[in-house]
Parts: sequence; C-alpha cells; structure tokens
Amino acid sequence: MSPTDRPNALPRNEGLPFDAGIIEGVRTNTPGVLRRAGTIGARRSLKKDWQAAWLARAVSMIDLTTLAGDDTPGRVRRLCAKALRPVRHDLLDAIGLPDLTVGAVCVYHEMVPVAVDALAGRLPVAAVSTGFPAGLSPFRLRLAEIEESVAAGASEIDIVISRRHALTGDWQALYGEMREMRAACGDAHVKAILATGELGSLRNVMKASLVCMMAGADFIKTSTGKESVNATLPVSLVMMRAIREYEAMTGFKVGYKPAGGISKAKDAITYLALLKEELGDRWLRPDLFRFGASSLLADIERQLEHHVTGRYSAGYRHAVG
Ligand SMILES: O=C[C@H](O)COP(=O)(O)O
Repeated sequence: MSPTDRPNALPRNEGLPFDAGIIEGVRTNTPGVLRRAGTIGARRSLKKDWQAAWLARAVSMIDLTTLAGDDTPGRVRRLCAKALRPVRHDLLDAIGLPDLTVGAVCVYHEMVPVAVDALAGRLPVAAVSTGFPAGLSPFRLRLAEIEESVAAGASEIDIVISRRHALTGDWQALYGEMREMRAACGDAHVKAILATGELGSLRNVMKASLVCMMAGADFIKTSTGKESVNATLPVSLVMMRAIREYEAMTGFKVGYKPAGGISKAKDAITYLALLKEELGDRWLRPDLFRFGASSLLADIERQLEHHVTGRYSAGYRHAVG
C-alpha cells in the first residue's frame, strides 16, 4: 500500500531549497521548554470512557516494532497478526469502539518480505534503514538499502541521519544527504530519525528537524530506540514546534514519531495531550503521528481490559510477537 494511495492522503512535503538563514536564526528557550514539558503530564487526567477512547486512538497510531538481532519469521508473523487485531474484540465491543488496527509494522530489511506477506496489503510495512541504528555504513550502501527495502514492499522507510553533521554544524551536508535518501525512497514515505539523545542540545534538535523537513522528510522521528536516551517530552515539544514552524513557512504538514522507551499507556496519553495542544486535532491520526514502540500495545490492552473488567490480567496474556 503506497502512502499516497490512502484515502484523503495529504499533499506530500516537497521540501525547500537549503536556506542557511532559517537554521542560523533558530533559538530555543531550554528552561521554558523544560518547564512546559514538566507540567503536561501532571495537568492532564482522563477518566473512564474518555481514557479508553484515547487509548484506542493511541493503538491506531502505533508502529508496532521488532528490531532485535534474534528476530525470526515466526516472531514477525505473530507481530503482524497482533498488528491486524491489536485489541481483543470482546474488549472493544464492551467499550463500544469499532474494530481497529495499529498504524504499521516496523522491522529490519531482512524481515520486510515476511511482514509484507503476512499483512497482505492491509497495513503498511516500515523498514528501518541506512545502516540503522548508527548510520555509519558507506553512503552508497545506505541508499541501496533503501532501494532494496522499497523493492521488497516497504512503503515507509525510517532512515537514520548522520549525527556528526549536526554535531559539527554541517547543516548543508545533512540536507544533501537527506535529500538523496528521500529521492531513493521514491513513493515510499520517509521518516527521518534524528537520534535526539545524541545531538547534544535542544537547539540542535530544532535545527536538525528543520533541515530534514526542508529536505523533504514526511515524518521526523526522535530515536532509534537504541540510544541511551530516546523519546522525551522536552525533545517532543521542540520537534512539534519545528513542525508547526515549517507548516507556517510552507503549508506542508509533516508527521511526528516519538520512539524508544514509550511503554506505558499513561505516557502515551501524555504524548497525545502534548500533540493536541501543540499541533491540534489534525495530527491525531496515523498519517501524521506514530508511536515507535515494541511493548506499549501490551500495556494499553491491559489497561483496556481493566477498564472493562475492573481487574488487571497477567502481562503474558497480552504478549506481542
Ligand atoms: O522505533 C521504535 C523503537 O525502536 C522501539 O523502541 P522500544 O522497544 O523501546 O519500544
């Protein structure tokens, strides 16, 4: 399934010519960002049916992920079955919610054909790419990896940026690299993983976000899940504001994907509250927002079961993959 074939598909971000002036003008107010991010979880409290509805919404925006060295076709097939039916029907019926799926399944290149076969066009397959997670393989091989994953049926490609370009302030090099990766993706949508835990400052996060969007990223994503610090609320606030700024400049809506370490239903709701406040309701859909997560779904299903039955079940009953 090509992202642009989906009903009501948004116009794709075409990018902008590189503009050093935009990047040089970036300022971030770190204490202000930390203060705002620190209050968002504390202020929000959703109860009962509202909470269940938000959790179901969160499920529909998960990139259900397995990125382990011991992934097997069997594990990926189980993950795909879960992706197509992420929450038990009796729970959805009890809450009065319609059937749903997750947003996509996210795997390494070698597992793309298995996922494509198991999902049979019912959900997109996302491939992590370009020498994930470090992104330090030869550039031509990184481009070839994208092309192979697209040829194997991935319709979303999660590329990692070269952190060194951000750390040395070589924004033009980051732009050029990202532009070529975007071209290699063809019709597949590209998510630019910034590995924010390795970028050194919120200012660099803001700059890298803008550069990747200028180069045509369809989504910007926080992390690979393999850095020592992955998705956080302060980083998310900065990236959402970069998306807002880019939309004001160009009219293009770019998606946001926090990834890595988001494993609790409560945290998912906090991210969605931040998203709603910063970018508005239009972003609360799978074409503009995804959670990159391997274990979040299990906790959400557990919370939904509690909502229906008043009891928590054992974690093994919600195995994913
Ligand atoms: O992009 C997705 C992440 O690798 C998943 O990270 P996680 O296993 O911490 O949920």
